[in-house]
Amino acid sequence: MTHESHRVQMARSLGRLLKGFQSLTSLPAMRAQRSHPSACVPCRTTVALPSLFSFKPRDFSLPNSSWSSEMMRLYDHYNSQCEVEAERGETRGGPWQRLPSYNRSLKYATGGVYLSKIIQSRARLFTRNIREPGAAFEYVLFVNKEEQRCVCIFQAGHLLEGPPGHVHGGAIATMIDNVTGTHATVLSGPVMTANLNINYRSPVPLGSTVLIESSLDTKEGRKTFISCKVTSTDGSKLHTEATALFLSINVSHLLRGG
Ligand SMILES: CCCCCCCC(=O)SCCNC(=O)CCNC(=O)[C@H](O)C(C)(C)COP(=O)(O)OP(=O)(O)OC[C@H]1O[C@@H](n2cnc3c(N)ncnc32)[C@H](O)[C@@H]1OP(=O)(O)O
Repeated sequence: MTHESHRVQMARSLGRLLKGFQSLTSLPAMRAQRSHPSACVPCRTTVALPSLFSFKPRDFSLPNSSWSSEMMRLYDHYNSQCEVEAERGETRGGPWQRLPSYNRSLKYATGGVYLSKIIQSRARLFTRNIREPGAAFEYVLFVNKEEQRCVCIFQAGHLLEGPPGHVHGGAIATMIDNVTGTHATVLSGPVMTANLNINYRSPVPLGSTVLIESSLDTKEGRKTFISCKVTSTDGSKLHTEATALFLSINVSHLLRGG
């Protein structure tokens, strides 16, 4: 096989994989797991795992024992407005969908030798690579497709300190990139961040729970423009504002190394 046909086949495998990621939000709902000891509201549903996963990896967006009562309250608030499984496999319900979250989606893909060229065995998603629950990034994303917006409930752990007692600006930027990037992927398929503008308005206390809300401004060809704000959970305090530009990419962009 020539180098060129190797490359084309690799691009096809990766294309299938990234399509699988985008379809996360359009697959039928299935019952969510709950692991929080204080959880008492009825189980709602989440989107199903894509078929490209060969087994069921841990879903980091589900509650764990480190989640504060405020984090749980908000989780229950949005989860109760998610699509729910009704009788006879039918679904009904709310406008929101919870997005599952894994620490290394590519590991679970079946892509053969071609994908192995970009899968690094020790690679982990930046925001999901600390084992201790609650130590760093605890978050869950919900998407509202009708309103083309996303909300993330984020609890910042002690390893994210920047100024004493407060969250590092880079950690906030990471979460903004993560939330707007996921939102852009839901809206437009495979994308990369081209531009991110951030205004830090007030510091985020370490250990606090905040809301990160992302909304679509406009789509123009390959460009998806998104706005984002980080606020206290009651909305009274604005912590951070951002705008982001994402460019749709052909998967061969990643194989070429940009
Ligand atoms: C599950 C977890 C989700 C997490 C999501 C996280 C997302 C990320 O962090 S991605 C990592 C960070 N981003 C990167 O590394 C990207 C690096 N940059 C690149 O690869 C490329 O520059 C890329 C793909 C953005 C654009 O390259 P390319 O596709 O060749 O576009 P290019 O032809 O230069 O430009 C296309 C258009 O976009 C515009 N454009 C490109 N870059 C910018 C920019 N930075 N600002 C404004 N406009 C831009 C161009 O002006 C052009 O506009 P027009 O068509 O109107 O003339």
